[in-house]
Amino acid sequence: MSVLNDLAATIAERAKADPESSWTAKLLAKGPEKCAEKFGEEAIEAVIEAVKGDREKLTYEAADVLYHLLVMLEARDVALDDVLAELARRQGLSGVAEKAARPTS
Ligand SMILES: N=c1c2ncn([C@@H]3O[C@H](COP(=O)(O)OP(=O)(O)OP(=O)(O)O)[C@@H](O)[C@H]3O)c2ncn1[C@@H]1O[C@H](COP(=O)(O)O)[C@@H](O)[C@H]1O
Repeated sequence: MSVLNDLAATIAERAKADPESSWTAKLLAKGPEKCAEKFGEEAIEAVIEAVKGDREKLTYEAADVLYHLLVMLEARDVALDDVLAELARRQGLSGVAEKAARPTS
């Protein structure tokens, strides 16, 4: 299992835990909108470090982004394995074919 799979499993466990017992449980208890907002904040922090070019801080912020992405997916009951399967599917496609296969909104 990868670090990401392990982390997703821990986050899924925290979804059933007492909100007072962990940061993840507390964030999930606030609902999917709050989880999405937090992910957006962390993504912006990573963007800022990418623009500045600070590799050490970008690495730290990227870890925050991945953690908060997994929390947001958990909040909307989307499995990491489904996201990874979508990425794997795209490996066999050109960029143009991938764009054509996107779900319509
Ligand atoms: N990877 C992480 C991780 N990355 C970031 N964070 C937390 O995310 C929070 C985000 O930081 P902020 O400064 O934005 O948060 P804040 O200012 O405290 O919050 P706000 O009130 O401003 O929203 C911090 O409290 C971090 O501790 C994480 N918390 C947990 N994990 C992983 O999740 C596992 C379970 O953690 P618990 O839920 O704490 O048991 C841990 O073992 C880790 O592997």
